[in-house]
Order: sequence, then structure tokens, then C-alpha cells
Amino acid sequence: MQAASIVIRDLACRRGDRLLFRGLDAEVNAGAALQVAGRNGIGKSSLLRILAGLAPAYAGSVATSGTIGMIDERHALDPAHALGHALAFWRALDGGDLDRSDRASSPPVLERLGLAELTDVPVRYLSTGQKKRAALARLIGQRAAIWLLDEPLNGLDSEALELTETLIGEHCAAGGIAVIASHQPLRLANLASIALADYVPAPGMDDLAEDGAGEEAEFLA
Ligand SMILES: Nc1ncnc2c1ncn2[C@@H]1O[C@H](COP(=O)(O)OP(=O)(O)OP(=O)(O)O)[C@@H](O)[C@H]1O
Repeated sequence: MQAASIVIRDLACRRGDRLLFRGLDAEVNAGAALQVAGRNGIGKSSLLRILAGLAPAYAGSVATSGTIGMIDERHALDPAHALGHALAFWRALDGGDLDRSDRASSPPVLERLGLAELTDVPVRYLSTGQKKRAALARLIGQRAAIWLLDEPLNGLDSEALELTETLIGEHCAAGGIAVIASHQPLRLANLASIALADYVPAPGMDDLAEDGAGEEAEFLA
């Protein structure tokens, strides 16, 4: 896996006419995980979208090294297709083989994720937790160095939750990076945490315009 890193400097994020956070600095290096925590609507997903390059920063900068894979509430698997077919679509783009294990000691990914028996089931019939696992299978197949995970534990039973933590841990142990927006406590080695509440501007301090920031900042949908 290529060396991965994320460097965030003095980052500010604006949504609509609201400055959500400002002055955010962070560095994540290969092998580490970063949890982004905070109340609903504080800007966790917005931060992940900036890191993914899907939305512009209002001010400051983000530098990433390494390919990026992201999971949010959109699983990006065609609901009309059987799971196996939907995953094969991504496999054709990403390369890799989910039926094969990277390590002699662990079973293939679909089996580990409890999906091996579900490959004939249309994606739209999968349960919430099964869709989450399927999205994780797609992400693993992508072999991206940086994982951006938006609430990856929501809707998972305790077994799937533990497995997700294990897979994130393995990804980091192999030199990857994971940035995880989550309200829930995470059991991961080498985990740092950002509380976005620490970067919310004080009332009346939500205008960076005089710094020349964000004039062109229009968010993608
Ligand atoms: N395209 C947009 N235009 C304007 N405001 C937006 C847009 N998208 C999101 N917002 C607002 O930005 C704020 C932050 O949203 P975001 O989804 O980043 O929060 P979050 O911390 O991930 O929340 P949650 O925990 O509920 O998922 C919210 O108030 C939201 O309504």
C-alpha cells in the first residue's frame, strides 16, 4: 500500500450561510485512525466530504497522500441487482478479488462479512446492517489507502460492530488510514480524536470574509 497521510491546516467549513467550524488542524499518518465526534449537524460529514475532495474548504487546506475510499449513507450498490452482481460491477473497476483472502489465516472478505450466502439476493432486499457490510466489502475491494467512514457503526449488531472495528484495525495495521465520523466509542489501536465542538466559532465570530476566505466556496450537492 502506498504511504498515506492527511494534513489539515487551519481548515474552515461553511455550509449555506453558516460557518460550521474553523481553525481545524490535524495530521494523520499511515497506520493511524482519527475519530471525528460531535453532535448532529455539527459538520462531521461535511469534514469528510472536504477530505474526499467532494466539497471545497472555505478556508485553510487539506493535503492527502494516498487513494481515498469513502462510505457514507449511500452504499453505491445498485438496488436492482443481486449483491454479487453489484459487487462485481465495482470489482471490474477496482480490480481485486473478494473471494480471495489476502492472508492465509483469514477467510475471504465476503465470508468474514457474513455476505457469502447473500450474493443472489437483490441489494434492495438487504437489511440495513447487511447493506453496511456490503458497502464495507466494496471499500475493501477498492484497496484505497485512506478510508473515510461516515457513521460506519450505525445499524450494526454487536458482532458486525466488532468485525467492522477489526477490519478498520487491520486496514490501519497494514499502513492505511481511517477517518471515522461517529458518535459511538471506537475500540481501535492508534486512535486520535477530534471534537468538532472545539472548532465551532463563537457567536458573532462566524465571518471569515475579511480574511479573504471562501469567496468561491460553493458546495457540491
Ligand atoms: N448543501 C448544503 N447547503 C447548506 N447547508 C447544508 C448543506 N449540507 C449540509 N448542510 C448543513 O450543514 C450542517 C452540517 O451537516 P453535516 O451533515 O456535515 O453534519 P453531521 O455532523 O455529519 O451531522 P449528523 O451527525 O446528523 O450526520 C447541517 O446543519 C446541515 O443542515
